[in-house]
Amino acid sequence: MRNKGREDAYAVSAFANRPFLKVDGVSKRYRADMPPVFENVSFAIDRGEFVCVIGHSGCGKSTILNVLAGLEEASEGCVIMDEKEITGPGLDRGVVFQSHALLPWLTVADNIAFAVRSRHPDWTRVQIGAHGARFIAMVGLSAAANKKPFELSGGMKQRVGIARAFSVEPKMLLLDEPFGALDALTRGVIQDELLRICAASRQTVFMITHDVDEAILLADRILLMSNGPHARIAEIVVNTMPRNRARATMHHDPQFYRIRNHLVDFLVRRSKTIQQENAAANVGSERTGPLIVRPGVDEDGFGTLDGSALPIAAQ
Ligand SMILES: Nc1ncnc2c1ncn2[C@@H]1O[C@H](COP(=O)(O)OP(=O)(O)OP(=O)(O)O)[C@@H](O)[C@H]1O
Repeated sequence: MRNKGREDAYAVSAFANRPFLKVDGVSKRYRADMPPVFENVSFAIDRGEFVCVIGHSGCGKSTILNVLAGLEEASEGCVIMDEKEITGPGLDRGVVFQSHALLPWLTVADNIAFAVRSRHPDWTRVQIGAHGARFIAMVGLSAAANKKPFELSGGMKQRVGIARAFSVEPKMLLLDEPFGALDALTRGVIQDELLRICAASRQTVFMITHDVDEAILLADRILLMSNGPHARIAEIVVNTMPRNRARATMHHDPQFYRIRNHLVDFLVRRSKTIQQENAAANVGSERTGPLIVRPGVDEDGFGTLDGSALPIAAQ
């Protein structure tokens, strides 16, 4: 049956400006005798956008992030950022992992300075120190600038990791469950900080999280991955709450529960059935794009087909 909404989505995307980041038909197979972890993953991110990805353990979220970071090579497909193909790691992307990965023998200030120096090798010590101090202040750690990582709490270490990633002023920030190991209170405080910093700097962010509330607070769009193997981006959920949402108040808005229910329903039920349907029909290998869903806004609740699933040449 013809689907006017889907055809329109393709037509509009064909004339839209190129997105900042374009992931086109990416698949990953770690071993030739094993099925791909995920396949035909296609999505786009605009400059200044905050995108979260959610999916069950093992569906390939970290692998996708590592492909964007240039730490892992895709088996098929390509990733274009700011008109250039990603072929390896670079200082134009800042990565924060779940474990802070700070250099234990250096102070907070020197950990940041190390990163800044790699970005600006021609800068003087004074320039590097002043630049780093700005980002240490941004995460509220000026008083701890001369401490070493072992003297910091888990939350403080993650804040240093975030300050370090921001200090190289990357074009894109890649966050792999950066708050996963933190207690709820600390996590909330750092989420608020991240929200404030990203809004002020119009930072483009791709973040992995297992926490649906965190995704609703932070993300403009949420990518939902079906289970692996043969995982794919099944839906792109548009955050239909306004961008000025706040952790303390967003649960008073009925729209919050419409989005939340949609995400939880995907994780509990649909992520598995989509994977089973894919395996049975082998549709994962076709160029079927994710649905774009606006919970509480779409009348039919089914969304439209995402135009970014089209091959780049067709756009
Ligand atoms: N280097 C590797 N070699 C072989 N298999 C790998 C490698 N790295 C990851 N895998 C496999 O790829 C699949 C996806 O792993 P990945 O870490 O990307 O998933 P994830 O969705 O991020 O999981 P989690 O939410 O638990 O962190 C898993 O089955 C994992 O065992």
